[in-house]
Amino acid sequence: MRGSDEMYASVPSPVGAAAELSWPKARVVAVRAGRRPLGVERCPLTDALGAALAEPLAATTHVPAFDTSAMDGWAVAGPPPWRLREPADGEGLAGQPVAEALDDGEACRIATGAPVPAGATAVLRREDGAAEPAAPQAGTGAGTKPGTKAGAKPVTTTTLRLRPGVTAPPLGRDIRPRGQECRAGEALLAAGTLVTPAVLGLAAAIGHDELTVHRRPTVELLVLGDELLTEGPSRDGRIRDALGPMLPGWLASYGARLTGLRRVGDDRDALVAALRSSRADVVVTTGATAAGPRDFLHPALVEIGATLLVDGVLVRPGHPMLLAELPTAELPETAGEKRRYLVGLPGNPFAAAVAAATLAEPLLRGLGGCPQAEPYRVRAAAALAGHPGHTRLVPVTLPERGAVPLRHDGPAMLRGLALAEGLAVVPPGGVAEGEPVEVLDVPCG
Ligand SMILES: Nc1nc2c(c(=O)[nH]1)N[C@H]1C(S)=C(S)[C@@H](COP(=O)(O)OP(=O)(O)OC[C@H]3O[C@@H](n4cnc5c(N)ncnc54)[C@H](O)[C@@H]3O)O[C@H]1N2
Ligand code: MOO
Repeated sequence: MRGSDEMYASVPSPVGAAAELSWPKARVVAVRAGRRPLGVERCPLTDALGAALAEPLAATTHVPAFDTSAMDGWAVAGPPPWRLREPADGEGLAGQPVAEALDDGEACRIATGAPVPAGATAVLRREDGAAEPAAPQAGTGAGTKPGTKAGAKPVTTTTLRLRPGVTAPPLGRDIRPRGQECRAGEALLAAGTLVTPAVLGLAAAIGHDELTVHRRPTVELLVLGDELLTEGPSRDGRIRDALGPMLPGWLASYGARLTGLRRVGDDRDALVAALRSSRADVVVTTGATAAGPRDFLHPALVEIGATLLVDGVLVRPGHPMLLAELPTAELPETAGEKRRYLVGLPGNPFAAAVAAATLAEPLLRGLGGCPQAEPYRVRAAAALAGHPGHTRLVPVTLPERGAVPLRHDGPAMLRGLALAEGLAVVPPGGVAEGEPVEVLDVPCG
């Protein structure tokens, strides 16, 4: 059984490949490993969600594409009152071709989103005007000018007036002019921008059916451990797998495309076979990072000829985390550029989260062509205790007064993390109340 100082335990590197790195250095190694994006592809809009744009996103059309009514009411030309034109079929409705031009002193009905006819100087909102049919005139039908020929431009003597107390709309009122938001050819988003649902909406609005994006790194998640249950409460010495449900969302938020989740028992040969058979750009494993009797990750990596880039990090929790470059000989020639990695996350769930934020995030962002997350600093609302020689990652909430540490932040706990808005990066020695501290985002999508 581990004592209360389990967070500060130290494990020598089991294969002695590399000394444990400081937390900032480990991040730099992960950023460097991912510094060249994997490739570029063109795909339909819906497949682009979560990828990064590989080229600036330019408008294919002006937006709006035509002068558009912003309100339901009437398009009017010149000062009031106006002669109200009888609408032709569908005239003035959204989705209809633009209505015939207005002469000065004329008005026609118009709906929100409908094209504004030439000659219109403003849109008068429905609630601001009143149409008054003229008195019937002998032999002509109600309100129709004498002498109107069948098939000629419909002319009416119905008058549109402002309601009492309403002033005449100034020039351009409630008309969204063509090109107000952007002009055809204008670049609206820079290469590297993450394709979010809003970006998909914008891309469609500016006329795109497909996007050119960086290929998202494929990730296979290997959840290791005989003791793990996939349903019900922990029992009989076995515990419920918390990382299978948690990590896919985290990895997706880093830009990964999860291609599979495999469960592998505490068996070295099975792990070697799983690593050899995976075709993912990045394999993420959970557990088996330490030097326990059934922790087979290091020996398996040695057996398949992997190169350890990070083998332990001076951070609490999560220090046995590792990053390795995998051999690529078994990939088909068609696989494109051959580069594969493995991120080994410790089995303790909060330790695994810290390791994901430390190594998986920068690696996956880089491989997927996403810019690295900008570090940001927040004042510590309370003192953040530090380890004498290692960095600590502490779950925090971020109210206006600053970063507030959460309880239940032990390596095996998720209670603090589930409430966290960020992970404070507490350097060795700690952070005094009121001092700035770097904060990493906690994925919430
Ligand atoms: N003698 C020492 N033992 C350990 C040390 C040490 O310094 N000396 N370090 C401890 C630290 S720190 C960590 S972190 C863990 C790392 O362990 P492993 O990565 O080898 O993971 P396991 O041994 O497989 O599991 C550890 C722990 O986590 C539970 N676990 C595993 N997978 C899951 C999962 N998917 N969901 C929920 N919980 C999981 C597992 O049952 C164990 O309780 O090593 C310490 N040991
Ligand atoms: O303290 Mo361990 O590194 O649980 O992560």
